[in-house]
Amino acid sequence: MIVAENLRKTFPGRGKDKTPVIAVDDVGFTARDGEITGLLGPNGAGKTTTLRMLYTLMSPETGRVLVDGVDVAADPERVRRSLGVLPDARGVYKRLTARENIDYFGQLHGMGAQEIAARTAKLAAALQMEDFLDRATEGFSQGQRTKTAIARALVHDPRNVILDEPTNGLDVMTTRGLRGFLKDLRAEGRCVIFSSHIMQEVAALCDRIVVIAQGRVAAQGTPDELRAATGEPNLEDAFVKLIGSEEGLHA
Ligand SMILES: Nc1ncnc2c1ncn2[C@@H]1O[C@H](COP(=O)(O)OP(=O)(O)OP(=O)(O)O)[C@@H](O)[C@H]1O
Repeated sequence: MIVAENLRKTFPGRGKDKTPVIAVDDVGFTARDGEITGLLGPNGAGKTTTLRMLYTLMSPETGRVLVDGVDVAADPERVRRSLGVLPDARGVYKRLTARENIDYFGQLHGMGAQEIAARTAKLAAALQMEDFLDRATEGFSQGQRTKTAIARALVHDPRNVILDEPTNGLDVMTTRGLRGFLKDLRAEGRCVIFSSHIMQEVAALCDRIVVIAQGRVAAQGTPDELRAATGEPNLEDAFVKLIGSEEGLHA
């Protein structure tokens, strides 16, 4: 379970405009085990910055993050062991094959060769990676790179999974496969959080949606709760009302 409380992050102004950018402002939500939680918001809303604070890459100016009850600021090492992260920059190692990328992360987590091999086989099957598992990742398509980065993030079998725009740039079939994979993670009782700027993406998968606009939580709840709160029977209309624009409605 991941709990975010009162998170705030400001970046100094750069270039001519020295006005600081308030990227995240008092963001709070709870992502439960056995559920998929979606952070939904238009470009620049603060999703990536929020996720970076959840996965220990950035410290919040105010507020705190608890992962399975452990304060991220107090024990980041322990938190990292229980997290699997797909960052916005996928960053797979080009000279290594997909399998070697996964293997390397397994070794960093202190796993043994047999354990890594078994886990790689399971993930490669679930993500349909067998065709390209032993190819060097240089020249991989976006979908192949994303799958490699997801498998690598999950090699140590983490309880909590954070994915930054996992379906960005993927074709329809790959997206469908990935949705099935995320549902399997949920069925295994894991806590899954992902960000997206596409309403349909979030509506198709999420048990709870946190709508973020201009660094703040505009609304949060189940799809039904969001519809009820806005008085809009259609989630798409509810989303437009909540963020005040039609950005992100079209896949
Ligand atoms: N390192 C940084 N330095 C300065 N400004 C930043 C930095 N990182 C993010 N920002 C700003 O903070 C705001 C939120 O950015 P963030 O990347 O979190 O949004 P996002 O919701 O993930 O957007 P997108 O969907 O476009 O990826 C934006 O205005 C962005 O320009």
